[in-house]
Amino acid sequence: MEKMCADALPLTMNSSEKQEIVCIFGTGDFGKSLGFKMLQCGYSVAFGSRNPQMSSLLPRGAEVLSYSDAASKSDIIILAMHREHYECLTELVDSLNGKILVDVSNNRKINQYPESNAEYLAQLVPGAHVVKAFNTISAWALQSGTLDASRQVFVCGNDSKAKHRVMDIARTIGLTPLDQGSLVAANEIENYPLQLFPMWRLPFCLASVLCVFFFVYCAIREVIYPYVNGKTDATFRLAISIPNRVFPITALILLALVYLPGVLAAILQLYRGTKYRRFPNWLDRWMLCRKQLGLVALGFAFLHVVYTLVIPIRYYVRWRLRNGTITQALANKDSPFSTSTAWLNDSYLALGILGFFLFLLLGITSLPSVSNMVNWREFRFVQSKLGYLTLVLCTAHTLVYGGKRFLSPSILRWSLPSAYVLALIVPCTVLVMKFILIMPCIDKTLTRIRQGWERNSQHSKSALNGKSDI
Ligand SMILES: Cc1cc2nc3c(=O)[nH]c(=O)nc-3n(C[C@H](O)[C@H](O)[C@H](O)COP(=O)(O)OP(=O)(O)OC[C@H]3O[C@@H](n4cnc5c(N)ncnc54)[C@H](O)[C@@H]3O)c2cc1C
Ligand SMILES: NC(=O)C1=CN([C@@H]2O[C@H](COP(=O)(O)OP(=O)(O)OC[C@H]3O[C@@H](n4cnc5c(N)ncnc54)[C@H](OP(=O)(O)O)[C@@H]3O)[C@@H](O)[C@H]2O)C=CC1
Ligand code: HEM
Ligand SMILES: [Fe+3]
Repeated sequence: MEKMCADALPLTMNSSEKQEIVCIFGTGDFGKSLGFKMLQCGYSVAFGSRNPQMSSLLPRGAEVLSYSDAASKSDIIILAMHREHYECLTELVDSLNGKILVDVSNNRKINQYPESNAEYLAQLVPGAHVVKAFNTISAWALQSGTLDASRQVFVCGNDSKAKHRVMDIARTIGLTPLDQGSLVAANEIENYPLQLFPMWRLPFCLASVLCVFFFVYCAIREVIYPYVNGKTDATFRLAISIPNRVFPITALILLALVYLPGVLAAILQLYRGTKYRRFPNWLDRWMLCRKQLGLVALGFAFLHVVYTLVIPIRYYVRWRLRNGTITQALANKDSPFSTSTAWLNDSYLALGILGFFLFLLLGITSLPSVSNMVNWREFRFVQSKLGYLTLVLCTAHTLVYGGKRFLSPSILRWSLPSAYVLALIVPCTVLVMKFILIMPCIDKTLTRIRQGWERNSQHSKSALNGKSDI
């Protein structure tokens, strides 16, 4: 803050221009930081404080007055105080009449109060033009200039002139204002900084549940079962073997879950015979987090590839290889080359590599710098068509890996099948449903529905007529 006093000299001040005065109520962290930035950018700042004499460490060049004196200095007042203290403004209602009041406040919890802070302020001071802004910018970012991640300022208000003046201030101090409409939007703007990665929550929860389930499942089959049956200590499997099952299985199921909502949506549209009815909320939410779901899946697939790369240097693998060779040498017997096994092995690896390549391509096209370069059709082509191809390749990789052992009774342990058999349920279901949906007769109806055709158009027409009669 000491440094702030010394540095707060206007950068853009032009001596021939009259400086615009802006009033800031409250000399707390946010008020000081905003005042500092505004002084730097050529504004005059008048602080309003309960104790003007007591206020310290304020940016040099700023005036500190009582609330009512400061209010008379400017027709734009930024309230850098908490909502709980807005009540003291009721004493100033007359002097605030016709002024622009900027509400920057945040709450501690989402929907903490029945109405947004900005709407509450508008009720307290009905004669003022209330504008919501700056709540997404932190005092620290304003002071330190590290505004890269949070340059956007959502602005809303009922008076468009007032809103535009606040947006001009935001622009002048190097921020990017985004008009969000009337004061009704304040509630959403206030909730925004309180959210913690909302779109990522469901994908991370799903991934955690899948990881834990399959880890326990594999540990039962591969660590506990050999211990109970033959007192064999296979706990070393917990480090690489089991994670290298859990991670690809999680990746495959999450990838299938990216494409499942699209299939469900299509079935729902076919069943309803119209696209004009809203999807249920859970399906909407699921559709909206598909990108995050896909990126989490990509992360797990990447882990699988890294874990696979270390297989040849594992002690256990080298030991088994050496032992096999010695056993064969001692018995003076070699195992014949099996072309079918070679084919199966090479095929599942090739399918995995190609699947991973397309998976990466999906990830790359979802980067904003890349997606901005392709048009809507190209993006849909990559995300939808190549996305399905990725799912087909990854599912085939797992199916061929299972190969001949697939569902054979010898692989069951305590009647539990291998984990990859369970992993294939969701992807195979999605692929079969998609296959049915792209059959010409069904696809034709679906396409017509998506172009606006309605099966019960007679009904909807009469319903509409009924409505207009009323
Ligand atoms: C690594 C990775 C990265 C990803 N990145 C992104 C990303 O950046 N952005 C992104 O959006 N997704 C991303 N995804 C998710 C996924 O690839 C896309 O959402 C993809 O478009 C889904 O394809 P779809 O064919 O299932 O769905 P869509 O083609 O979106 O169709 C889904 C459903 O919506 C309905 N619908 C479609 N068109 C219409 C229409 N014209 N009128 C009415 N209803 C219609 C239909 O019911 C349809 O079945 C990513 C996935 C992965 C794996
Ligand atoms: N800090 C941040 O990073 C951000 C804060 N905000 C919002 O900015 C507003 C201010 O936050 P911040 O500066 O951190 O808070 P502080 O607690 O640091 O400052 C609040 C100021 O409000 C004034 N005030 C007026 N009436 C009262 C009262 N009855 N009791 C106590 N203080 C009173 C005081 O100024 P004085 O003593 O001069 O009267 C006080 O300094 C809040 O609404 C907050 O949600 C928004 C985005 C980021
Ligand atoms: C470069 C790409 C890839 C290579 C080289 C590769 C290689 C392998 C190998 C060697 C195995 C056997 C592991 C073992 O024996 O324990 C395996 C299994 C598996 N892979 Fe891949 N893979 C690749 C990409 C992928 C991708 C993109 C997915 C799907 C998202 C995937 C899903 C699976 C699954 C589900 C299994 C079965 C896990 C089990 O139960 O053991 N793989 N892969
Ligand atoms: Fe107060």
